[in-house]
Amino acid sequence: MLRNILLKSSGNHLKFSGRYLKSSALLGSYRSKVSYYSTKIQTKLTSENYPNVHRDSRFKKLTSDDLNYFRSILSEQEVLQSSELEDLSFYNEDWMRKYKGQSKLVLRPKTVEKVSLILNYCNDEKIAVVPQGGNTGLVGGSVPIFDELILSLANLNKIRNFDPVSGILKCDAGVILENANNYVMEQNYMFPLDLGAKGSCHVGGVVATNAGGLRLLRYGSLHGSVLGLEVVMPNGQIVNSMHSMRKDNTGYDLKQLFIGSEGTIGIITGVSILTVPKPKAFNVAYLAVESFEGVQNVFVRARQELSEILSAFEFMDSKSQILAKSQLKDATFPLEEEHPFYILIETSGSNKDHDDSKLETFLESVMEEGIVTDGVVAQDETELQNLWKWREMIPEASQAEGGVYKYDVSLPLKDLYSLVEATNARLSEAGLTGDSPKPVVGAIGYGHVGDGNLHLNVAVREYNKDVEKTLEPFVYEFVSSKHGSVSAEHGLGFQKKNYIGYSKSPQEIKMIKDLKAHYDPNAILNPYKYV
Ligand SMILES: O=C(O)CC[C@@H](O)C(=O)O
Ligand SMILES: [Zn+2]
Repeated sequence: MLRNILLKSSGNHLKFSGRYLKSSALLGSYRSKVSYYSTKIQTKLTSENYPNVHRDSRFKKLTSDDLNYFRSILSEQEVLQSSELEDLSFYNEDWMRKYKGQSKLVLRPKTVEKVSLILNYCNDEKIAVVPQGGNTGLVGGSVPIFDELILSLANLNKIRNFDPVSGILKCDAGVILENANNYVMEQNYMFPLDLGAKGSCHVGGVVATNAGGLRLLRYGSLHGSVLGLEVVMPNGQIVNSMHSMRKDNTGYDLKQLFIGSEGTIGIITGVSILTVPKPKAFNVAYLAVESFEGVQNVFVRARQELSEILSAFEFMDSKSQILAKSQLKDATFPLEEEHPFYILIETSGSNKDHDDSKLETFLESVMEEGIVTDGVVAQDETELQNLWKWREMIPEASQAEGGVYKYDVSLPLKDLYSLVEATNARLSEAGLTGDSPKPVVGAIGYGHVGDGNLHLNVAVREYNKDVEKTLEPFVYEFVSSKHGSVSAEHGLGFQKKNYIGYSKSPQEIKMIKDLKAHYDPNAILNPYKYV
């Protein structure tokens, strides 16, 4: 087995300190379910936190007539209404507990026709609507800002069809990503997207936000794998575009308008997606490197030497792993010592011996050359999952002290980590970092090196305006100066609504606004967000 070969080598000239991991150590995680009440603070109302944003008086306040209408077309289970905000906090607050709306009404229709009736009515009555999937978004895009009606897709949760020859899955938007994946896995296929929130997020939600996830490096973005969509437009019109063709060169590719649109011009109710053959063999290696330059070197080598079997290449800095450790309390750290940077490499393919041998040759060479200084390779499925948890636990761990400011950016690889260093320097110059009562715990960096995507997380003890002003627009200016993107995969939502100009030209922004005005003339869909 791969590990034994490597351990044998360590007796000669390769240092390889990894040991078996305790599988029982890692319980309940972000991956399997959103741990909703995990942070220590009470979320403030967004309207109080951001007093410059005002409720749009064109939108109607709900009346008893409106409620009667919704109750006339929906069953009791499809309507959640309360005058007590706390009753609906699951829908009003985001996962980071940074944004909190004041909606008194959540509708959870069970059919597409009901979605259509709701939107048609809201459009006529000028009632603002926030579409909501699993509410795992990280930019405040899936929660109301004021009293918008929340339209949850949670009850639209059926698999519609799966073709085992082409691997094309058609399902409702509200199917939980993990359920969709389990379903196709049983038929020897795999969902082309995987991400930490898979146990809670919805297929429609990941498409609406064009989520990237952990395997984009291998399978590309949803702009490529989604083949068709069913969308309900703001006026209630149902657009059936659930195609299942890989090639369709007949004019505008309309579905692309909705992929990543964040629910601003239509609500996705159905998704047709090309799944990929389920790999027969997976390997995960967790490696230590001493510099970010080393991370880049290993990446170049991994692409060349692991080529077609490389399915993920993630990096984590040392602080991110210290934070993860604080959550994975009983877990044994994969390596014996701490290092400045860590890399998680996943390979997947159809022949275990072939993949093992490729990975082994690769690891031997990068270790012999001293680019990688330590590492461990998972020996079974449990170890593999456990190694992944050191990466997947970071988002949850980074907010455990009270809150987190998240920046999800694309940068040229050579500049990727310099943003984390610059941010730490800036926060400390501003006197904001240190032990309590200083608000900032620290800025950490991790992410999808293979996609040029950095996750800069600034862990804080409380959401704090001084910290926010120190970070914004500083982070966006930095990214723009390197010609990067201010949102690599999380979207713009509410958080980045004022910063789109750092990544899109005035002409592009105008075209976005024109499209919005054309398809949603009353602007009822997901208002106060980026358009
Ligand atoms: O929480 C974050 O900043 C990143 C979340 C997600 O995109 C990930 O890659 O784990
Ligand atoms: Zn990510």
